[in-house]
Amino acid sequence: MTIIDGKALSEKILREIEQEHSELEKKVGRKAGLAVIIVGDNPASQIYVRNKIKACERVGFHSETIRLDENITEENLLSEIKKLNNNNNVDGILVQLPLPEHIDELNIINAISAEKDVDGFHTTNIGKMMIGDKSGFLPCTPAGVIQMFEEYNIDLKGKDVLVIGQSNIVGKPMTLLLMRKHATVQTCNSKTKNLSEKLQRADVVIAAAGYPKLVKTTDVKEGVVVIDVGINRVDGKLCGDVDFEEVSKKASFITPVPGGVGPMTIAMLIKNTFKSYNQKMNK
Ligand SMILES: Nc1nc(=O)c2c([nH]1)NC[C@@H]1CN(c3ccc(C(=O)N[C@@H](CCC(=O)O)C(=O)O)cc3)C=[N+]21
Repeated sequence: MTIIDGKALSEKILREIEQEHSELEKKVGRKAGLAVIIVGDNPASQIYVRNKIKACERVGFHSETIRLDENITEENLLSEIKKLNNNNNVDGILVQLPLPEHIDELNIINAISAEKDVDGFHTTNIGKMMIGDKSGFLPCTPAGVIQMFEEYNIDLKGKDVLVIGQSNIVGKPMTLLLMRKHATVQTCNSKTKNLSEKLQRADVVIAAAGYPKLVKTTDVKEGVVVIDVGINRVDGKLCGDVDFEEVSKKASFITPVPGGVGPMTIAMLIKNTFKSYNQKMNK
């Protein structure tokens, strides 16, 4: 059994980008820049945003955090985005989700210039992903999972993959990226029947349901590859959607929480920001 070390792999990716960036920066005369907008004071969001800014510092990028009040109007939030769209020191813009109820998320995401949408959530980038146009940005979490498969030489061709969850930011794009790898993908949601049977047949399981210990030993077959995208806080402790203790006994590969998919998500954000910076330089 191999524990997929997302932390180490993300470090490796960040080191490479740091190198390339420091060379480019000398030529270009400015750093790559990421702007993060955070609305309200959701404690989990605060942690994730802090980790993203830390990663920027780690690779020598410029970063700015724009903290806005929970009660901000959609109009005022849109005008903040417009400013960043026009700011030449900003290559990537990220609006931390979820947003408060009174704000239309899709409207906000699509107000970000597609060329700066390093989350890969903009309609244009989703379309590019769908047809395989490489000029777009891939959503960070699914892209990070694919990177893990590649690094550990896990071949997906012809494999039965079960994706649990169909969110716009994980489950749906994950399914598409797996299709590109010629996997046979089944995507489940809360209405799915006989989940346990489906799990027993899967060669690869990607758990992104947001439900602690949803995947148990009794559900999986010997040698299964398990990717845990869940991040749940139970009694103040961080845990995934997989019962790691037990499932790791049967798995051939498994990701831990923390230290698995989370750090990879951040590495892909940095990678996308660097891609945007490069694309702007080449224009
Ligand atoms: N516009 C937007 N883009 C996002 O990419 C986005 C978002 N909104 N909203 C929320 C989710 C969640 N997400 C995580 C990022 C890093 C860790 C991470 O660093 N996890 C660490 C542990 C962090 C901890 O201590 O909680 C780990 O798994 O090792 C987790 C989750 C990005 N998201």
